[in-house]
Amino acid sequence: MSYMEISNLEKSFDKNEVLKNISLTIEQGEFVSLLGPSGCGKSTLLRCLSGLETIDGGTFLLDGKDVTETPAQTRNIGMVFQQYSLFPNMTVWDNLSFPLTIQKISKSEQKERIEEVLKIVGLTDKKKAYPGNLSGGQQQRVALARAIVSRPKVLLLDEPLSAIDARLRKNLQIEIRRIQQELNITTIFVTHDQDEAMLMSDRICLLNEGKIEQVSTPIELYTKPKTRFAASFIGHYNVLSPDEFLQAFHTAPTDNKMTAIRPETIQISTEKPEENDLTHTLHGRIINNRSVGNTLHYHIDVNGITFKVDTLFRSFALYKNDQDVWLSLEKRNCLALED
Ligand SMILES: Nc1ncnc2c1ncn2[C@@H]1O[C@H](COP(=O)(O)OP(=O)(O)OP(=O)(O)O)[C@@H](O)[C@H]1O
Repeated sequence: MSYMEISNLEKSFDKNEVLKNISLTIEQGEFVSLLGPSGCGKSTLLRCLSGLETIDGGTFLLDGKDVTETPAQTRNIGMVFQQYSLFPNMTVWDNLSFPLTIQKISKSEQKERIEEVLKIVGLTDKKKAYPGNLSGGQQQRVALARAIVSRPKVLLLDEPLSAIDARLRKNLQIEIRRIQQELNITTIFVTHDQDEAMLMSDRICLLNEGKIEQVSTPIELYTKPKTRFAASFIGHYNVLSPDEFLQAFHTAPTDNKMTAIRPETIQISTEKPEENDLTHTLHGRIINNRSVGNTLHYHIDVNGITFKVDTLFRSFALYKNDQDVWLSLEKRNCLALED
């Protein structure tokens, strides 16, 4: 049995079915991200797990115990939100002691635990500060400390970094992951930023319109997307219907399924490449190109189908608009999708 077992979870707001038959298992100490576009149900799923939201169907087992009906206060789950939601009129120390006092933890144990978590989040010298005198990143670290000081079974983080500027955000991503691993605390992290999910997670649960599309390690999700949505959302794959594949390649795709091709697995050349059984060779014309950082993104027309092709930007644009080019790609990089 897994540490967290979520089975057939359903949630609607009036007629709006927000979560549809969600089943997911998570092991102790795992860091799982809920990733997906705005409105797909990430926060609602997190709130249902925390007990802040009721559910319409399904069960949730935590550490072998059915907590589906357990009220939020007694689920022993820590939560951090996008807004730090610290008490502004209390010092950092008092913000941390507050949940422990409610749990009737002795003053001496409180002291020990608070000093320990302040050390973990690197804010020992800020214990007497008020939240208003701390930076956004520091306030979010206090919020994290407050969530872990009660030693919860699970930590739920709802876009905790979205209000934090880009540079600090990178540091906090690494910090949160370090703290999570140090404490070996089972964590579910909501984000709509795929790079953040890729960097931090053991596994990513990709959601779309209230349904799970795929649950995989970051590498697997990137290299082996299972559905059209996963291929388009992660890595900006070329996704071709069987008819489009036939039009571009003059041959039918594997099992007549949708095909996904990663833009950087296609090579461009001006000379026709040598053909062999393991590769596809296509003739095309450059539609446009644009450079972003160290990557050149091309759109290339092949028999009326537009391919996205990415190459490393080596100081100048190699291919001009309207230029005839050859494309080659290994057949094993044409991935058959489930739907
Ligand atoms: N309390 C509520 N009452 C009514 N509808 C709600 C409520 N909370 C969420 N919803 C609806 O549920 C759907 C999913 O919302 P949710 O906030 O879970 O999405 P999300 O994936 O977290 O989006 P975002 O990334 O924008 O935060 C949306 O259509 C939203 O309008």
